[in-house]
Amino acid sequence: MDLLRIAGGRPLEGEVRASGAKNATLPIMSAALLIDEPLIVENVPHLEDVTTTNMLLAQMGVSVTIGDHMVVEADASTITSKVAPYELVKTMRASILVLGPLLARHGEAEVSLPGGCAIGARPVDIHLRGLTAMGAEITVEAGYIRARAGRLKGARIAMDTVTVTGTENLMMAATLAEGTTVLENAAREPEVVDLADCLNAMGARVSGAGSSVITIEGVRALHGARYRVLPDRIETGTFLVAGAATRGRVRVNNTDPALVEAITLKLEEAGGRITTGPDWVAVDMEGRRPRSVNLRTSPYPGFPTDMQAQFCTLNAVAEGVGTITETVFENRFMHVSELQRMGADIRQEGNTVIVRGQAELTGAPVMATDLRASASLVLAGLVADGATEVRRIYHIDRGYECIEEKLAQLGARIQRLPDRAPMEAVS
Ligand SMILES: CC(=O)N[C@H]1[C@@H](OP(=O)(O)OP(=O)(O)OC[C@H]2O[C@@H](n3ccc(=O)[nH]c3=O)[C@H](O)[C@@H]2O)O[C@H](CO)[C@@H](O)[C@@H]1O
Ligand SMILES: C=C(OP(=O)(O)O)C(=O)O
Repeated sequence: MDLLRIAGGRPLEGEVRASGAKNATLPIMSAALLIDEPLIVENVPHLEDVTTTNMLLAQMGVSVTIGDHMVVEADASTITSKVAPYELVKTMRASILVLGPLLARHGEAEVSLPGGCAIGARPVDIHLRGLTAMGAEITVEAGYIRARAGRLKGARIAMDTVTVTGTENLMMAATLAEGTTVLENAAREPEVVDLADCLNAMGARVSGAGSSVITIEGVRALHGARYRVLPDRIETGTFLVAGAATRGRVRVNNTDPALVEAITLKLEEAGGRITTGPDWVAVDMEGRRPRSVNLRTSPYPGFPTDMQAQFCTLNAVAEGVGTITETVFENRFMHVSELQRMGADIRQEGNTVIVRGQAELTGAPVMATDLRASASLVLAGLVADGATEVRRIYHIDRGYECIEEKLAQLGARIQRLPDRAPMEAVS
C-alpha cells in the first residue's frame, strides 16, 4: 500500500487538466449492458473505480477494450453471467448500477448488496422499490439482491429521497420497458444528464433529465454509440480549493465552469478572484489568506457533499469562523479528527462542524478514511507547515487520476511512496 508524503507551505500556481467525471463514467459504462453492440466511451478517467467497473463487466463476459486517449469500448454481446459478486461490489458501491440494465436487457440479475460505508448507511431501497414498481420480482437473501422480470413495464415512480444512482438505475431500466416511466423527485446532477444524453445517443427516449421529473418512453432495443464523458466537477473543485487554501493561483483546463458554480461562488466569498473561459476556470487569491465560509450540502444544484471535506480544510486555515452542515450523508466528518491532529480547531455539533481558522496547520501522519476525506487531508498537507504523510490512499485512487502528478504540476512537493518508509524531508 502506498502513502502520499507532502511538504507543505507553498502556494500552488499554474494550470492543470480536469479528467472525465468518475460519477458519469460509472453509470455510462454500466449502460453497455443494455445493448449487444459496442459502446465506445471517451474521456474515461484512469481511476481505481473505473478499473473495478471494467473488471465487473469483464467477469460477466463483456468484452472490454481499453484504447489510447482515454477511450474504452465495452461490448456486451458476449455476456455470460448476470452476477455482480461481493468481492467487487465491496470495493465500489456504484456496482449497484449494473442492476437496472441487467434486469431490463436480460430479465435477471444477482448483485451483492453494497451495504453501508464510512460515510453512512447508504441503503438501496429506492432502487429496489422502483424496479419492483416496474414489475420486477426482487428478493434479498444471503447478502445478495436477486431480481427477475419479463419485459419491465413503465411506471410512475415517486422517490422519497433524491438519489443519484437510484435515479440512474431506474432511468436505465426504463429505457427498455414497455410504455412510459415517470421518475419524480429525480436527482438533477449533471452526471444524471450525461447518462441521459448517452442513453439517447444509444436510441433511448429520455426527456427532462436535469429537472426533478424525468420521462422515459421505453423502446424495444437500443444500439451502440460513441459518447464523450463530461469533465469531473469534483476534481475541478478540489484543485480550485487547493489553490485557494494555499493562497495561490490555479487554473483548471478541459472543464466546464457552469458545472462548478456552487463551488466558485463559495470561493468568491472566501476572497478568491474567479475567472472563466469556455472550458476553463481559475481562482486567484492574490496572495491573501482565505476568509471562512458557511455552507450546507444538498443535492444539485446545491452545494455538493463531495466538496464538503475540502472546504473544511479551507476553513481550517481561513480568517474567522465557518460552519459546515452536511445534510446528504449521516456520517461524513471522518476527516475532522485527522484535521484536528494537524492543529485544526473544529468542533462538531450533530451534522454541523464549526471551524475556527488557524494561522497555520502543522504536518502530521494522517489516515485517509474515504475518498473526499482523503482529498481534504492532502489539501491540509499542502497548506501545513512541515511534512504530512497521508496513509491508506487507495481511497483517493478510487476517484482522483494521478493526483500527485497533477498537484506537482502546480508546484506542490508531493511524492507517492510505499508505506512504511521512514519519515524524511521531501526535497
Ligand atoms: C457513483 C456516484 O454517483 N456517487 C455519488 C452518488 O452516490 P449515491 O447515488 O450512492 O448517493 P445517493 O444520491 O443515492 O444518496 C443520497 C441519500 O439518499 C439515501 N438513499 C439513497 C438510495 C436509497 O435507495 N435510499 C436512500 O435512503 C442515501 O443514504 C443518502 O443519504 O451521489 C452522492 C450524493 O450526491 C455522491 O456523494 C456520490 O459521489
Ligand atoms: C462518495 C463518493 O463516491 P461513491 O458514491 O462511489 O462512494 C464520492 O465520489 O465522493
